[in-house]
Amino acid sequence: MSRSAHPAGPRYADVLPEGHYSPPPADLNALDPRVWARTVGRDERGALTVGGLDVATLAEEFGTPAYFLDEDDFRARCRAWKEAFGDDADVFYAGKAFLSRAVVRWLHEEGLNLDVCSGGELATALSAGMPAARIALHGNNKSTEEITRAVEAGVGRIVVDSFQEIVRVAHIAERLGKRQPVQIRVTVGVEAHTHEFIATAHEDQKFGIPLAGGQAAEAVRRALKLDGLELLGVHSHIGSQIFDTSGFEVAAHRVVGLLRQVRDEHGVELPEIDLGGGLGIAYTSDDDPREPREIATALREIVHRECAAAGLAVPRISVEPGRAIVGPTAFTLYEVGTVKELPGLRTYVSVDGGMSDNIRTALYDAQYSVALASRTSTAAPMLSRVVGKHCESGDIVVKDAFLPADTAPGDLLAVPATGAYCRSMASNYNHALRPPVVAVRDGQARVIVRRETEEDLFRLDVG
Ligand SMILES: Cc1ncc(COP(=O)(O)O)c(C=O)c1O
Ligand SMILES: N[C@@H](CCCC[NH3+])C(=O)O
Repeated sequence: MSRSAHPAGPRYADVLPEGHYSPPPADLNALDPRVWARTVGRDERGALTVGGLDVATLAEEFGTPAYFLDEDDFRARCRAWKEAFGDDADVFYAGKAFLSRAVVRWLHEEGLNLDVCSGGELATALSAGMPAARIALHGNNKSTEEITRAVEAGVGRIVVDSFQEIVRVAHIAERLGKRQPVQIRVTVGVEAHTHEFIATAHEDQKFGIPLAGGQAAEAVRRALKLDGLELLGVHSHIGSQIFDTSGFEVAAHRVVGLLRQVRDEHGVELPEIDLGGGLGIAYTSDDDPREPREIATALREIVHRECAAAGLAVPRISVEPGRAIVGPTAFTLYEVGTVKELPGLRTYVSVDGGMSDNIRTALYDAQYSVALASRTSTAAPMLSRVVGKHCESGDIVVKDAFLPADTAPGDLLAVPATGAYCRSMASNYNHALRPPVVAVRDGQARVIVRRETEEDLFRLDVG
């Protein structure tokens, strides 16, 4: 976006870097429905509400910082994905985005499957009653213990990520007298349009086995020979926070190309393909994400077309959305502690959390929105940087945002779209106590992950 497209005055136009420049919204109190969870609104006094409860009441009961998750929105998004893909496809929620036992139960109730990528996520899924057959285990370096536990539990699939792992999973399965269903994760050589740390289908990175140079075909050859494995198909995940479907289309085209090669070489038609997750969400009003139905239609069309051209039966498709389901359903509520105006630059608004509850801004230069939540205001827009309380100048929650100029200590701020990769990537940096996740529905609020306490810190500190 060019600066000249938004002649919004010298005060902030000069300090924002190219690409970070947006003029102040016409109404600072407005809540863009693309960015906020579905039941979020403002009550007659101007306070932000979710699930019928206002933030002052929520802050009073649960403290700040805290993540508030709109359970109805979460469930509605699960249903939207499931309906969009229909009965001949499977939706696996990517647990890395955010996982708790309540979430596992919601997924189970809504008929979704679950992708886990560690022993901890697997244990959470199993302990909350997700049937093992509906779990997929991922990871580029799964331990022997993780694989053994997954095979023993009977997970529906293990997505193998390397030549060593093909053999490792086969040996473990054989030792346990089982035949483990697997998919092979391939890298299709797509440069996804996203931050380099979250793009995963170009060849020069740690995930998957490259299609290039025949490596993926060789992986299939080896897997088909092993008695301990039932090769279900091929998996591709091109990256995360992606808006345009063209990368998925190229991936589908190349994955079906491999299935064709396998059929020609081995006379075997592999019955499944997984096209991964990665669909983007709106963090700010500038983002324009696709609806699940649109994505499902585009992916189906390409797979059907490619299979028809190759003379292959259409395999069962699965997808693994994480962020697109949970991301928009939660906001983080903070209390303002200090407001520091730097004349000619901007105003630093410090809140009671920071990079320990949202590392994404520091890690990916992620953009977020923010709203004054405890009240509305008619004050002029003030160019602000919302920062945390950590000993780190990169401890930024919202890099460039407009808040009302009367924002003051004691006000509550809400940062939307923090449902994905915020609590799940939260840390104890500076011995911060990780915030709770509170599910809100129909006027009821329920802690699903409690706030950490100093006792939790001391429990690990055994010296
Ligand atoms: C294999 C795999 N599947 C699914 C996901 C979920 O991605 P997202 O949350 O962007 O949908 C990821 C993370 O990027 C992943 O690595
Ligand atoms: N953690 C990343 C996404 C990577 C997900 C796993 N491959 C994020 O916050 O955007």
